Amino acid sequence: MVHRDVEQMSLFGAPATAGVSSSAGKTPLTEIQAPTGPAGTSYPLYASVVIDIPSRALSDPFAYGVEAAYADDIDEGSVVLVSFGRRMVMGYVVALSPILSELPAAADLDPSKVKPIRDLLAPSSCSELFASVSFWMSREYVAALSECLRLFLPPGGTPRLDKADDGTYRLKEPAVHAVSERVVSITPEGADYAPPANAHRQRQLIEALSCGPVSTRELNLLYTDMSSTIRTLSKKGVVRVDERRAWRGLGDETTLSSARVAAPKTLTDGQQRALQEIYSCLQAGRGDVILIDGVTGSGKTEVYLSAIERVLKQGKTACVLVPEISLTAQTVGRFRSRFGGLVAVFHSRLSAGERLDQWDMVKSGAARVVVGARSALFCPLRDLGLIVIDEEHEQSYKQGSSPRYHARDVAAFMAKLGGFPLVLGSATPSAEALARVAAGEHLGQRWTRVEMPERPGSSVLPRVVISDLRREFAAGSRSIFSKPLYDGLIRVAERREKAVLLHNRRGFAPFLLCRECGCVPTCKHCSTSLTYHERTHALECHTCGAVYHINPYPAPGSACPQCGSRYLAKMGLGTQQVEDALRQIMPAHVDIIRMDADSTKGKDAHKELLEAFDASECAVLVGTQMIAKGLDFPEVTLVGVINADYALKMPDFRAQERAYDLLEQVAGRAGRGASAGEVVIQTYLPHDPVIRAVATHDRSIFTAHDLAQRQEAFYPPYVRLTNVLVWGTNQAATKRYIDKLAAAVRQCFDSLRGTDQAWSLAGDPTAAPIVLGPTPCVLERAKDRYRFHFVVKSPVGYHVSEAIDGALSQIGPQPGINVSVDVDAYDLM
Ligand SMILES: Nc1ncnc2c1ncn2[C@@H]1O[C@H](COP(=O)(O)OP(=O)(O)OP(=O)(O)O)[C@@H](O)[C@H]1O
Ligand SMILES: [Zn+2]
Repeated sequence: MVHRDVEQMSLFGAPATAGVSSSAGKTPLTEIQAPTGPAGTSYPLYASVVIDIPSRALSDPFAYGVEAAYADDIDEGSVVLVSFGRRMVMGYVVALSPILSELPAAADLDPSKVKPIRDLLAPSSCSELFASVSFWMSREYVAALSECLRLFLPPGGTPRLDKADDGTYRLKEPAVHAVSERVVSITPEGADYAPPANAHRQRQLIEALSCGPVSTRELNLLYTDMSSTIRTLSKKGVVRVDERRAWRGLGDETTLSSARVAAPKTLTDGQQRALQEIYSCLQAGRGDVILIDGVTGSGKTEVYLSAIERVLKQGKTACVLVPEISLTAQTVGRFRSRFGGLVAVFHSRLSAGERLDQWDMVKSGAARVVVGARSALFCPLRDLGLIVIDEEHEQSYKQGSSPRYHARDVAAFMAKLGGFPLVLGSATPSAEALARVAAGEHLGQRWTRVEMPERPGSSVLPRVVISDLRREFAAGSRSIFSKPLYDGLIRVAERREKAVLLHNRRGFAPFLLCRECGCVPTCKHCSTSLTYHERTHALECHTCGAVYHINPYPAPGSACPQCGSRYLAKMGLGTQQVEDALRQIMPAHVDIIRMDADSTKGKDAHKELLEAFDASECAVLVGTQMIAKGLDFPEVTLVGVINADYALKMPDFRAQERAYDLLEQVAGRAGRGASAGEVVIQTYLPHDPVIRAVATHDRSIFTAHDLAQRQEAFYPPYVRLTNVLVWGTNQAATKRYIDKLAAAVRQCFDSLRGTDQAWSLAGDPTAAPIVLGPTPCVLERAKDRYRFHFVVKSPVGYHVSEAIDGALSQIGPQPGINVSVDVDAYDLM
């Protein structure tokens, strides 16, 4: 009972509990025909339908009949209209069968009592895996089934029902529409046409079309109004104009040189080994997970590209996930320069229209490679043959709202289901991935690792210098830049090279502090210390977004909100200040480019800043975490970290892992070309295992220390960790509710315990689940809501959903009180 893996589950992964079975005492899951309706109907086809009401209690599918009129058009994934209770509601078909009893949980239903589907609202537009994956996710992450299914729906918002005056229902028109464009091409007859000598415009047009059709929009843009020439030649029958669907979202062209790399002539040994492993999985049709553990700059992208080439040749498709932050023109450019128009892209900066078009490109089969952030997993790729997750360790693969899935785990499930490999790549793999490859398997799936310890060609990992800030301070230095960093920067300026300077602002944002009473202003609605934004002279709450205008000392109006003192001083250091300090020490020919949340607000700002850095002859790129990863600029010879310590000191069991990942990744931006690189890390903690590991490029110094700590304290990857958060406006009521809930969860675990021997080891979460808490959250109050949580630690592979779901339905919802369940939680604040 403790370990239940995927294989033991039915196709739908739904447990035979929680009302799914139609055994005595539980409601059979069908909509029973009203007594007045025609009785005894039987249908050529039956459908399992998930009702679109996001409540845990309504998670399981219901059986409906499909009348002959719809039988040909209905599909798994179709959106249908059904009656439910006294209402008409929308639902998603998740299974079809001519035999009612073969549908999930419909074994004991009486066919004559099944109600018909009332209308077919929209055809299926989902990937083949959508039903199985949704059922699995719903159970794995304690989320409503309809919420999981919605992930697979086309963009443009959740479909809504509209009731017309005549009483019929249809889906509300989405706000975004497809658009068409006009494309000009040379006709077969026009192939030999020679324009008259003086017809300059005609020659331009023929030349523009010589490589294939071009849209009128592009022609007009390139040659300022071609329309009359197009008309003339079209009348002569030399060119023709056709209307076709326009695919918005392809115009991500960039001048970045690194975005257009040709395939290398020879692959490194590591790259070849990685490809061998992937090819053998592809050939055998095994759903294995392959971790490419390759140092920064070892050429992981090239491995993905070659593997995808193979998959495309087999007539299959591929999905590549990259962290949102590195979905830059550079990454996208690399895939587009290899696979051209076969690539669709999904990221959060797309407009609604672009998103729709990219989706339809995939659905129509025009795109066969998808590059995107975590939600790209759910786009309608057919014949999926490979999933790649780059920078596997990144936290952005975990979704922060329900369903709180982790893309790595969903992808692993998909790979297993579809019998194709999942490739994970990282220079700093997560503790979870390392534990699984060490075990060789996870939940019955094979996990293997391929190491790529070297960079291609002559490039080597950079030399790392640890600059001890305690000594700098003792020697009287008060500058942001220690001696080694200062010297490095000056050298870069002299040699006309490039540098990257990381100013890690996580937990290090500027704030105001009252020098007299010591108070740090906090938000009125949250227990969050406010962050000071210099540009706007405002204190901002990063929890709720509230803004307070305030002037720090020595401005005339400055006053501490607590004691009224005017000595409200600015503390901490912003990226802006690092930029200013840099300008003071660098010669005028050095371009200084700052990249942070403020400077990248515009749609293309991020791309433009990187292009400027690329084009510059000698430059320093200074920025927050967003510059630390993925960037590939061979001219960068120096990387500096202003202060490494803030990352290390966060109150989180993953703080060390994240700090290591950040420092190793940013260090990896140096020396990727022919010239050697150097890294200077400024720190007050030179002996910390993380710092020592980065200094020597030896991960084991840090992992040995980190894993031992986690094992002792029962943290992932040794246990599963679920965070149950309850919040509400009334502190006492919220507290009462979470106490009841925690007690009920404990009770559910007790009753599941049965006679299993392993369970008697009380207090050891690697053997049986335990509940810790409830306690107030670190962030006690947010947006005027009081927050409490408890944590469930359970054995790896154990599903907490039965117990938690059971407890939730036992207690029932309470107005004004919200609950969220986060399985495999990352954020415990
Ligand atoms: N076999 C090869 N021969 C020569 N150059 C190569 C080869 N493979 C990759 N490269 C080049 O090496 C550089 C680094 O490759 P890439 O960006 O894929 O590394 P990476 O492993 O993804 O690094 P990171 O983890 O730091 O992002 C790129 O400029 C790439 O074009
Ligand atoms: Zn707030």
